Amino acid sequence: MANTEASPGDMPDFGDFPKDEDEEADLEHIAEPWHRYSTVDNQYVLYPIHLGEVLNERYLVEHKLGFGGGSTVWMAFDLQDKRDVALKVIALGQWADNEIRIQDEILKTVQNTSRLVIYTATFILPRDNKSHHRVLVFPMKGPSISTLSLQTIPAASRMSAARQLLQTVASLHEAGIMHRDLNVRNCMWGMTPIDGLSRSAKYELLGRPIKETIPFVDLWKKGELVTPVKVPDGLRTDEFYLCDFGLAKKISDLETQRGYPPMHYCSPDRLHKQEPSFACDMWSYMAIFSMLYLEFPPFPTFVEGGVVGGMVECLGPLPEKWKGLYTHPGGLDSWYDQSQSPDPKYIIAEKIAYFRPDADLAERQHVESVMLKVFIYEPEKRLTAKELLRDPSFRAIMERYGC
Ligand SMILES: Nc1ncnc2c1ncn2[C@@H]1O[C@H](COP(=O)(O)OP(=O)(O)OP(=O)(O)O)[C@@H](O)[C@H]1O
Repeated sequence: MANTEASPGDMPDFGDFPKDEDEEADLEHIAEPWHRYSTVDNQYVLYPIHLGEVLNERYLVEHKLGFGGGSTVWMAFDLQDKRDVALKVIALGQWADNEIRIQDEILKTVQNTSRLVIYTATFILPRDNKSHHRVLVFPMKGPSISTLSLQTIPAASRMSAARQLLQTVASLHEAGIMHRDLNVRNCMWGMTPIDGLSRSAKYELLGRPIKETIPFVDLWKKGELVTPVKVPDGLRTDEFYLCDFGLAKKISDLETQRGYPPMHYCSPDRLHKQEPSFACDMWSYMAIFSMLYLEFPPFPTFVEGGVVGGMVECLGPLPEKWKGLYTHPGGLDSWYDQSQSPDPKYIIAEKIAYFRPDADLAERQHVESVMLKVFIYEPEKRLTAKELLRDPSFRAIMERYGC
């Protein structure tokens, strides 16, 4: 069926306004904060977009996919190629430069890019002044780990995702590229294409967008806050992809983009001013593996000192030589006290037993074994992606889940 609603002359249906204050509050809670569109005290201003807008005379904006620290991401219908795409509209600042450069490098050097979400086109959107926003066009993918309740996804699909992601990380590392921002928001399942459907049919499947004019900002063009799509499990495919190369770097690059993954996924060495390394990705990978296997992050944030406190509680004291190097506020001297030992209640084996009582002892031991070969403070001692793929316990887990 053709996307008839994309043709001129049809009734425009581009979502709904909130029906009451609760719905409006929900929308403002889910969407990017309105002040990111303001030019006041804000270097990284976002570009206002509204549903129904055609960008670059080609992309009809139909829904919202998400947002990140440096962009908003929109679902648009490519009127030329008649397919849905994801448009990443990048904030002002230098965000886009590294992302484009490294993706071009990936296309040249990475052997298997089939599970990487790489841009297919790019264009710019001028602002009211002389500046402009860069837009990257991507193939549209499905839900990221954070946007879908993991319980609804069969364990075999989750373990298949873990294996695919490790292969993807291994192929990036083989080409000398570190991702540096591996986290659940950047990992996504595939989605059955729905670009043949009418817009209202798409809205029926993905949820109707709720929108409002961006509040409190003196806008220079029309722009809306919009709730994102909710991809139903029936549309999810088992392919698992990695996106967002904004912080990625080649080992030989002299410059390193500033920035961290969210704390749950950030390796402790990175939080102690150590050199960027492939091993940082491995720590983050294992935190994602933990989400996929346990459905929970490995280290809680509610203990004193946040997630690093959670690591110490579980794995024991950090290396003494890191004392004084913690990059965030709230560090504790006790983290480096070598006389401390892990709290037996919170060691990895206990977490696995608690979160996965359904798994038998042999499986739990395999999972503990792989986690303890990567959750090692010294980056040089962590297994590499290639080693983990060959690791007998990792292979045994994958075999159990048929992947
Ligand atoms: N190709 C895509 N298909 C579907 N959804 C996407 C796609 N690309 C991005 N998204 C959604 O948009 C969100 C933000 O994208 P992305 O992480 O690339 O932005 P960012 O500004 O670089 O974020 P961060 O602050 O994590 O670096 C993702 O978490 C995901 O939900």
